[in-house]
Amino acid sequence: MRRGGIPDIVIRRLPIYERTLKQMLSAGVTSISSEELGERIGVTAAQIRRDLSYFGKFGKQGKGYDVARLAEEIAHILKLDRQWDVALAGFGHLGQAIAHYRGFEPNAFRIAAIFARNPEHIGQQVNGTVVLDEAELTPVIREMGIKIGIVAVPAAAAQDVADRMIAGGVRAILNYAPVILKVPESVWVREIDPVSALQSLTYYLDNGDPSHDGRAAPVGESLATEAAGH
Ligand SMILES: NC(=O)c1ccc[n+]([C@@H]2O[C@H](COP(=O)([O-])OP(=O)(O)OC[C@H]3O[C@@H](n4cnc5c(N)ncnc54)[C@H](O)[C@@H]3O)[C@@H](O)[C@H]2O)c1
Repeated sequence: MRRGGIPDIVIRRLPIYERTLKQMLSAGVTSISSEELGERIGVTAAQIRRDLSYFGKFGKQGKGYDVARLAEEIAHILKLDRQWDVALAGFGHLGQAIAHYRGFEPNAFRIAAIFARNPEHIGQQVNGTVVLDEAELTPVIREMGIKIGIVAVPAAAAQDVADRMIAGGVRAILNYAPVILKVPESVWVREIDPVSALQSLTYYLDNGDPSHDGRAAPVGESLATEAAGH
């Protein structure tokens, strides 16, 4: 996927750069080379320079980056220098956890509208946001000018909810339901799919016999030893 000629994989790395830079800033680091930044993130310095070169010039050759400025520039590129209202559909186990999560607000996102189907949930409040009937999803999203939606409903309801979000003006969807959403080209979707992530991890594991894989046992053992030692 490309946006304005920039590969989507580059866009996906930018938040990691931004978060790392912010962490460094709060640790008092003011300047950093692409080598050091790459080492922290686990990518090469050349990769970082190539990624950033899509967006113009940052820092002088051989002088490293000004951490605060680079963090700010990346936040600007990602349009994080404003607050984004987000609509959440689904207020079950996952939806409630998302609604209560305090990590969104400091990072430019506010759960501004919550939609539920269960009558027991409708009318509840989370951090000042009232849970609304999902029947109102499209008009409320349109009225509030919300552009980002989070889908936390059962798989069977996900496409319909996404369609109604898009009808209200949503252009970006974070989808937790284990289903591939069909959306117009103008809409961006990111899937959060822990089950398939776990399923792709099991590929790297042995069949349960720790002596079979030289890596699995020592890591587990060293963690246990460390925990016991504290
Ligand atoms: N719970 C998890 O840890 C987890 C993790 C990853 C993915 N998921 C996925 O997230 C989704 C939600 O999971 P959950 O565990 O919260 O399920 P849940 O059954 O606890 O909650 C789903 C909620 O969605 C509501 N709902 C149904 N149709 C709706 C609609 N059209 N509009 C608004 N609300 C509607 C239901 O009333 C229910 O309250 C599922 O697709 C699940 O596969 C869950």
